[in-house]
Amino acid sequence: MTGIVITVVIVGGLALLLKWRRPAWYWLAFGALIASVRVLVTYGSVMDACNLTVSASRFRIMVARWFKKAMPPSRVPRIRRLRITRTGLVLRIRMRPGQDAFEYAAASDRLRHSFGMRQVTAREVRSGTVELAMTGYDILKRVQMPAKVDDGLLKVAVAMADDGSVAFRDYRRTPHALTLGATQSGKSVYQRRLVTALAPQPVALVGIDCKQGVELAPLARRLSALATTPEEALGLLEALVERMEGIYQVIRREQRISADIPDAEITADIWGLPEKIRPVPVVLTIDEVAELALVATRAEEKRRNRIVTALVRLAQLGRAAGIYLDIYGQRFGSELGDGITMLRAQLSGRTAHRVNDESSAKMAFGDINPDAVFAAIQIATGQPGTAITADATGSWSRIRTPHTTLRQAVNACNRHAHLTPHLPELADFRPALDLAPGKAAPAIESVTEAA
Ligand SMILES: Nc1ncnc2c1ncn2[C@@H]1O[C@H](COP(=O)(O)OP(=O)(O)OP(=O)(O)O)[C@@H](O)[C@H]1O
Repeated sequence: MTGIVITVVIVGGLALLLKWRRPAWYWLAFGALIASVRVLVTYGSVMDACNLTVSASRFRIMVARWFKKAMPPSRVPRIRRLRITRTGLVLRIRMRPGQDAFEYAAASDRLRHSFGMRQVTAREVRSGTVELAMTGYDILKRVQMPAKVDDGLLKVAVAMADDGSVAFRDYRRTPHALTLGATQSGKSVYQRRLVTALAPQPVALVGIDCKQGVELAPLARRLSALATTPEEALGLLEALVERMEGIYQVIRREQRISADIPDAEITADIWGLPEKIRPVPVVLTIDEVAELALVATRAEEKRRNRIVTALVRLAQLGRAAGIYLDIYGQRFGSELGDGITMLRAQLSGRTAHRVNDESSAKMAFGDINPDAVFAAIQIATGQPGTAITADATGSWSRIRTPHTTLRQAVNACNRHAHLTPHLPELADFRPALDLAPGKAAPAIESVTEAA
C-alpha cells in the first residue's frame, strides 16, 4: 500500500475518532499534501540514489582544489513545479546538463520504490524539462473518470491512463484507429464506451457488425446505418466511398481559389467549409474485421477484395471528408489477405487489449514502439479492459476504460436517438427499428442501468 493511502487511512481514522466532520476530498487532499512534503524532503537523496544527479561544475571542483576544501556535492536537478492531482503528484524538473529524458524513464521504477509511490511515469515536456507523474494507488483497478474532462466535438474521454491522465480518442487528430484483443479482453466495452460518448454529439454513427449484429444492433436507434452481413457491409462501404467522393466535389467547388480569396478561406477538408453546408462527420465502427476479410470460396474472395479496397480508400481519403474509422478485431495481420497491411498502415491510432501471442501485439505496435509490444504481452487476464494505446508519434500508455454495460450504451443511444442524422447515400442501410405501426418506441430508460 502506498504512502498516500496509508496517510489518508491514518488521518481519516484519526478524524473519525476525533469526530472531525470533513468531506472525503478534504482528507484526500490532506493526504496528498503530506505525500508531497515527503517527496520534497527526500527528493535530493532519492535523486542521488537513483543516479539522477550530475557532478559539480569543473569550476567549483577547481576552486575546491585550489583552496584545499572538500569536494562540492553532486548537483541535483531542480524542481520547477509540484502539482497535486486527483491521483497523486506531478513534478516538473529542469534536467542538469548532460541528462536526457530517457534516464528519467529508465529510473522510473527505482523512483517509484524510493518515493513509495504506486507508479512513476517520466515524460519530456520540452527541451531540458521532464515531468514525473506519480500516482499513489492503482488507478486502473477501479476506473473513475474525472467529473470534468477537456473533451469536445469528436474528442472523447475513453479511458484512464495509469499515470493519472485521461486517454482521449481524438478523431480529428488521429482519424483512424485499430483496436485489437483476444476474446473476452474488453474490446466490446471499449467500443461501447466510444459509441456512448459520441451519441450526444452531432455526428453520424455507422456500424458494421458481422457477428449478426449482436454488439451494434441494440444501439440501432442512434445509428445512421448498420450492416450485419458481409454483403451489406460491401454495399455500405461503397456507399460511404460514394459519399466521400461527393464531399470532395463540394470542397473543390468551395475552394474557388483566385487571387482575391484570403488564405484562411482556402480549405482542403470539411472543417474549412461554411457551417451551413458542412457535411456531418461520420464515425464508422467495424466489429470483428476478420469476418469481412476471411473467405472460403472464390465468389467470397471477389467480395472481400472489394471490401478491402473500399476500406483502404476510406482510410486514405476519408479524413478530409469527415469520415473516421474505428476497426476492431482479434488479429490484424497478413493472414487476413492482400491489402490488410496497407490498411493497417493507415490506422495510426492503435490499442491492444490482452493478446494471446507476441505476433498479435506486434500487429498493433511492431511498427510503432517495441516497448509497447512488450507491455501488451504483459497484460494479465484478471483485468479485462486494460489495454496499451499508442499513436504514430511512438508514445504509448497503459489504459483502462470505465466499465460500460450494454444497457448503459443502449440507454445513451435511445436518449439521443433524435440526433441521428439521415444520410441519403446510406438510406438503404438505415436500421429497421422493428416497431409495429402505431406502436410507440420503447421507453428510453425502461430498464434501470446496470451498476
Ligand atoms: N473496462 C472494463 N472494466 C471491467 N470489466 C470489463 C471491462 N472491459 C471488459 N470487461 C469485462 O470483461 C468481459 C469481456 O469483455 P468484452 O465483451 O468487451 O470482451 P471482447 O474482447 O469484446 O470479447 P469477444 O471478442 O469475445 O466479444 C465482460 O464480462 C466485461 O464485463
